Amino acid sequence: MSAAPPAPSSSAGTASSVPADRDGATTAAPFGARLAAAMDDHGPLCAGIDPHATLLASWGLADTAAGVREFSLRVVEALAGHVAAFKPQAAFYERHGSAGLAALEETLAAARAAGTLTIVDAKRGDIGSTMAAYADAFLRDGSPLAGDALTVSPYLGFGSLDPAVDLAAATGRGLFVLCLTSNPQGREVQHARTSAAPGHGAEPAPATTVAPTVAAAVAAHAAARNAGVTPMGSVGLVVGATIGDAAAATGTDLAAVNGPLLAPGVGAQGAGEKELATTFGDARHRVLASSSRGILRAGPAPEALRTAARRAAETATRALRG
Ligand SMILES: O=c1ccn([C@@H]2O[C@H](COP(=O)(O)O)[C@@H](O)[C@H]2O)c(=O)[nH]1
Repeated sequence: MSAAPPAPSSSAGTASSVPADRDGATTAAPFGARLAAAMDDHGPLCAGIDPHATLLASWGLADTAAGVREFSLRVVEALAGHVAAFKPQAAFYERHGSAGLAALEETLAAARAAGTLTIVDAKRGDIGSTMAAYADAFLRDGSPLAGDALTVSPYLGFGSLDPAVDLAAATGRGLFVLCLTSNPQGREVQHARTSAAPGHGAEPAPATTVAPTVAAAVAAHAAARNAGVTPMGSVGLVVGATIGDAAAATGTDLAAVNGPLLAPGVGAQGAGEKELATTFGDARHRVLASSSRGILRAGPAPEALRTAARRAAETATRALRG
């Protein structure tokens, strides 16, 4: 396994990490501020690192941990400094066992060394005591699997994520909580109504009140965590670029979240400029569009990867920053 890095990446932007404190723990500027700076510097695009077996083959690499490692390091080398963040998808590393996890660690270390933020897309979620262990793995200073942010699942109850929310805040890292995912199957859960009263209380709704949807409740919890933070908080949401009018349909107030919105679905899943421009309304300035296969299929030539990323970033900028 690669050597454990001490602290989150500093983006090439203005908000950056600061030196170790007296206890040897390293403190960093909050993730929300670091991501805002990176988006200002490089545009609102995240490049996904998804070493699919088919992509490995088309890049002339073996479907092994060594192939995954080589693929990932080439992506980091080609695109570091050209995108706001990388999002390695943990599943493609986990399928190769411990050697695959070592490749993920090396990928995170390489991105950190290059000064580009990382979002580990592992979608973790469990009861609080186990969530604390996931938080320790992905959000603790010195953990080799720690990036700058982690995707998490709120479907065991938002409060079950507290250990991750707390450790992320303490270490200057961020979270992206699943809210309205890019796949059509997500609706059956995310558009359903909760048993809680509107807002983020846990009390049962009075019989006369329409309870919020699951998506709206998740967004309200995130908004409560981000309240008053500038330029934005560090508890973000995953909101697919493919969801159409689902935010309005579910009563999900994305503009009130005051945190970053990670928007997968750009490129291979069909979302483009029009979808990005129409889906996020007043929240669009906080959207980080994410594309994996749409960029990676252009490889392996570094210049071709950069061209694909630049085009995707220009599209996202026109849609979200216009
Ligand atoms: O709602 C979601 C949440 C996560 N993802 C992940 O993003 C990438 C998308 O890859 P593409 O190749 O750009 O389609 C992948 O890692 C998913 O697991 C998502 O698509 N939707």
